[in-house]
Amino acid sequence: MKRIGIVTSGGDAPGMNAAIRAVVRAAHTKDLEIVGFERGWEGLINNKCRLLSPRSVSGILQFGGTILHTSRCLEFWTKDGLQKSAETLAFNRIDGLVVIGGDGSFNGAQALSKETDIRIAGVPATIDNDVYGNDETIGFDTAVNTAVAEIDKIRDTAASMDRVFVVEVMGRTRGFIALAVGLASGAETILVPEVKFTIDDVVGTVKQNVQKGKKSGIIVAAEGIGDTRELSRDVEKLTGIESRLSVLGYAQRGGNPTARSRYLAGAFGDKAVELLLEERINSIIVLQNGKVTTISLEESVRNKKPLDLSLLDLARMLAT
Ligand SMILES: Nc1ncnc2c1ncn2[C@@H]1O[C@H](COP(=O)(O)OP(=O)(O)O)[C@@H](O)[C@H]1O
Ligand SMILES: O=P(O)(O)OC[C@H]1O[C@](O)(COP(=O)(O)O)[C@@H](O)[C@@H]1O
Ligand SMILES: [Mg+2]
Repeated sequence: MKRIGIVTSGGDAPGMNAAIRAVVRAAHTKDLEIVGFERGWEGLINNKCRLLSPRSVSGILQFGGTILHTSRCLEFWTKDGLQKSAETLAFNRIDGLVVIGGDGSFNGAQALSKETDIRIAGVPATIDNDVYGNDETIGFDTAVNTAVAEIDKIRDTAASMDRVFVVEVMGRTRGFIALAVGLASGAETILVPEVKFTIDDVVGTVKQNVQKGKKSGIIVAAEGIGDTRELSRDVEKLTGIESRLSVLGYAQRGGNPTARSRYLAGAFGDKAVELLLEERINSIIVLQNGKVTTISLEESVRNKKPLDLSLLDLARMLAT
């Protein structure tokens, strides 16, 4: 192993830069050369890359986004796109590839592994926290903290004006962000795509809370549950209490990574380099019960990460 490639792919996540820095510096320590591909899989398809050195990753640890840029790349779904990428890797004499991204990027990496023999190490980085076999992705903690800070502010106006707020958070089709944000912000209701609910359930909780003396409330809704504007309208119509929708949106994807996201980036990045040097199978780096370890790439993409539903019960009990 002499030369490794590195790519950030899919939606950016705070801490991707910290992960790039960690991989580059860990690889340099082990006398490896590092080639950074630009704009996700596009950089592999079009051979857009540059050499990275310990100094070229100075001053990026604390910033969100990714200095390598990223993309969602349609061409990578095609055989032609995958073959071009394999050729680019061979052309640049790459022996191992570190893929920093989410579930989609790892599905892409698995598809790429059919076209090349080079070893692949995945580093989970997505705000959605939806990578199977891994307790926490780089960027998740930052996104959750950003959303919680916003909800703390929304509480001020909700309480002052005796209103209910539906707060929509990201997470694509999954509820990991909504669950963590809802729990940490004391939301009265948390709605996730993994658990079916009816408008009557939501309205019932709001009405019960009013009877208990709670004149305002927060409903944290994952974007994957459907139309949150309609939900907010229905809540107002059926409870008689004013309801507003606040969509937190892309701010959740940006900003300075928290210490937690930076820590994970450092530990995962170092382990990825170690993995490329020592293991024969394509794997992703994961956090399991506080320990940094690995699982096979194939196993991770074949399975769906479960949501811990007991935390919904905990949040409900605490918000009584
Ligand atoms: N099954 C697949 N085959 C080939 N490429 C894929 C596959 N799934 C995802 N990809 C590639 O990985 C990219 C990143 O995945 P995406 O879901 O957008 O983000 P993330 O990695 O953050 O989950 C996609 O834009 C696409 O180029
Ligand atoms: O950036 P886009 O294409 O608007 O996609 C938005 C999606 O990206 C995310 O912010 C992050 O998802 P990924 O990590 O899978 O890219 C999701 O929460 C959201 O649904
Ligand atoms: Mg994803």
